[in-house]
Amino acid sequence: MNFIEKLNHAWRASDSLLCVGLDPDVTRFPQPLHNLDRKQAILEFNKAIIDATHDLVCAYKPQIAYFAAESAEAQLAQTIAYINAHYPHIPVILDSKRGDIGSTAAMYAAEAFERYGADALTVNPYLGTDSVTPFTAHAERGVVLLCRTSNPGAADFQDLDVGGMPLYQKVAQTVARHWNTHGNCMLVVGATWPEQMAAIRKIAGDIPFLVPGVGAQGGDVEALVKAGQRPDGLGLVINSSRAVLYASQRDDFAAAARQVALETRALINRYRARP
Ligand SMILES: O=c1ccn([C@@H]2O[C@H](COP(=O)(O)O)[C@@H](O)[C@H]2O)c(=O)[nH]1
Repeated sequence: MNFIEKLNHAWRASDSLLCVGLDPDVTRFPQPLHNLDRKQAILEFNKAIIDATHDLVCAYKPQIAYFAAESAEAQLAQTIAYINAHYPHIPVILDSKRGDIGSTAAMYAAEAFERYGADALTVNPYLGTDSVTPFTAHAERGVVLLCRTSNPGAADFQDLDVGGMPLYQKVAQTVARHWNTHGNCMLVVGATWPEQMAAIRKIAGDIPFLVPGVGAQGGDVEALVKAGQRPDGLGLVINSSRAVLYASQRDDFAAAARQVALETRALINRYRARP
């Protein structure tokens, strides 16, 4: 099963567009994990979160920086292996925002898909077509291209006019017309930009969006679902990291994470089309 097929299956099986982001910050870990070695704590924390939320999500999104900063690459590999072993139907999107000349991009693709066993990764399109091809050539895996990021500074460059349209729309158009030949592309579209999301949906057709920015960043769930969903009520992978992971810093952290995930899924589903 390729990445898009796996995602389609996961959306339906979980009745969920929610993705839980795995951004393990040891300084925010609950008290019971403080006795462990930092790297071991990262793995145990992730496993507890995954076990508590697996039936509520359509994907997991580990963010590589949280592991690399702790020299915990082995724990990143073990976290993805844990998902693949225990919940093999759930896609894993490695958030690494890679992008470089083709020869190096090929190594970044190997890092994500072979070293870590991710189903998809995030890619920065700034270097252009030849930098993206080494990723999209892995036709069975997903390539999630930054289009309209969730942060306030997104407007600095992404709004610049490039021949009659803003840059973020040009990225969406390029992906839809030229880079999605294997049907394995997605776009990152921040929850904090519903107006722009609606414009991107018109350009991108059925291409799924990875949507960070709900929860800690304050994105409006109703506005984003209405702006970005496809007519089939799918097409969105809505990520929440800190709001789920750090719902409690006590013994009940996994149950609290589950409760926030349940509530977020329900809120998203309230606004989904049900054709
Ligand atoms: O435009 C983007 C692209 C990626 N991210 C990443 O998503 C999560 C968001 O975390 P929250 O705690 O839910 O705010 C994080 O890993 C970012 O690196 C993004 O926020 N915006």
